[in-house]
Amino acid sequence: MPSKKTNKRKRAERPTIHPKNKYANNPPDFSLLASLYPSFKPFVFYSPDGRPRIDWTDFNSTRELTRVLLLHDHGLNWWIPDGQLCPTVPNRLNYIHWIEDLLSDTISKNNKNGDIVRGFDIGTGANCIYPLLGASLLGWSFVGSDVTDVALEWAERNVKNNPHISELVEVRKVTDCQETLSIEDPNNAESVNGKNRTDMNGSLVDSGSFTLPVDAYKNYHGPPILVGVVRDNEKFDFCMCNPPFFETMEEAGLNPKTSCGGTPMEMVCPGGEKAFISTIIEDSVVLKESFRWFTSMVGRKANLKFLISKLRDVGVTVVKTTEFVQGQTCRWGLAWSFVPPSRKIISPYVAGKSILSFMLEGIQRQFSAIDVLQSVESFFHTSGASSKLNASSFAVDVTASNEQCDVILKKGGKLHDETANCNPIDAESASSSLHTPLNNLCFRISVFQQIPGTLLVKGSLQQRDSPVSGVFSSIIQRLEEVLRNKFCRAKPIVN
Ligand SMILES: C[S@@+](CC[C@H](N)C(=O)[O-])C[C@H]1O[C@@H](n2cnc3c(N)ncnc32)[C@H](O)[C@@H]1O
Repeated sequence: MPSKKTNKRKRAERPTIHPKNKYANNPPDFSLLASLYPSFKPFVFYSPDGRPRIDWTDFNSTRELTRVLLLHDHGLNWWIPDGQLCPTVPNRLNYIHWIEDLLSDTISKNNKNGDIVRGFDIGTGANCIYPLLGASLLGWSFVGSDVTDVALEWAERNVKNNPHISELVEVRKVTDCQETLSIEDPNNAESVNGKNRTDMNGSLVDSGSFTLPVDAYKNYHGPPILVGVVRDNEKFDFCMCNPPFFETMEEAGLNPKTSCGGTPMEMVCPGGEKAFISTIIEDSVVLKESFRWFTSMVGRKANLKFLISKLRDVGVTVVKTTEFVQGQTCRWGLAWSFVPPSRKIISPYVAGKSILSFMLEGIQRQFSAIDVLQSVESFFHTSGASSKLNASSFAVDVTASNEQCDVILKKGGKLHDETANCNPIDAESASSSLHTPLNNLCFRISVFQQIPGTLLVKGSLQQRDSPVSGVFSSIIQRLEEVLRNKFCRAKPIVN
């Protein structure tokens, strides 16, 4: 396993921004914005080295920056009242792009609007930031829910002030007595909704095939979140949520380095994010047919672990996590789905991609990242390819000829017979693409620890835009089968 020093270096090298994020290579230019927007100018000052800066501890300054960025870079008119949570545009974009990645794994949309992706933003806030960005950047449609009058009023205003996308966004009020979804219990035909997930004795609720223990709800006493808000027959491609992270305002504290506002209603809920997201998980069991992906931000790593184990308990088919580094703060993205994995396995391996990755989740305790790397090395070595393990960079460099690629793919094909599930590209058709003359295939396989028991395996093709990238994707797919078979517990996490 990497030493503490290596971990530290990795953290320092960790990308803080999604590669598709508009600001990844182009951070906001305060000087330019000040020259274009007179209202922003008073907030910009210059440090001794001549660099333009703003005072991040001043709410008016961060709000004005958000306003001009949304206007200048996204053509969005936007405002929030004093004290409401002020979003940082580059950070919020990271979540949108991560969802875009999740959706690219899926074959078809989950709604009747053809190509329009439909999302549900839980707790959209006065800022309504995710629907505004998702709609303007990617043409997604949204329902944004919230509970407070101020959030609902300002979210509406922010939508109406942007007529070019206003058709795409519905702001939905959550009330305690919503009766929008009823699910027939196959046993006693009583309906289950957000208000009566426990029976009259307060012990168990049956939601279709899954029985919920009552203590799943014991910490969350707030208004409904999904069940009771999502309507009958509604379908969404995803839901997203930046939850109230904290149990008390004291716990929320004040970050002395930034001032992004945030009222108690936005920041706090009984039981904090653990209870809030647990309730989303319970709701997702009831609404498993209504969403392809359920997602939420998570503020604490300890909670992330708890929530992942809860997801295992409720029988999801896929869990994915990512890290959002926001200045000094680290947040996590958690996504899960009940859609059978075979429906979503094809496109990660499409030809034409020079970087492909997959997650190995549920790795058995006795194995470490180095065991996985050694297996990667021997997987390619036994096919005759040159395969070199570099323990310090946690990577294996591989060079394979046409024939060796052929052997790798055929070998994988055999293994596939033993493993259950999901292989969209059969070995014959994949290897037939090798009959075009080509140079050696050179690529690197790197392994990163995500959280204990979960590794990210990344394959990077050295020749970008190579005509053999289809073969590369098939090879990565074979590798995934082999590693999953050897290192992962059989169920239930697949992707
Ligand atoms: C941390 S804020 C997020 C606001 C915005 N999405 C953002 O990212 O800046 C959490 C929001 O969730 C809302 N909220 C709390 N409980 C809710 C519930 N049961 N359903 C919908 N929204 C809720 C709060 O009013 C608040 O606006």
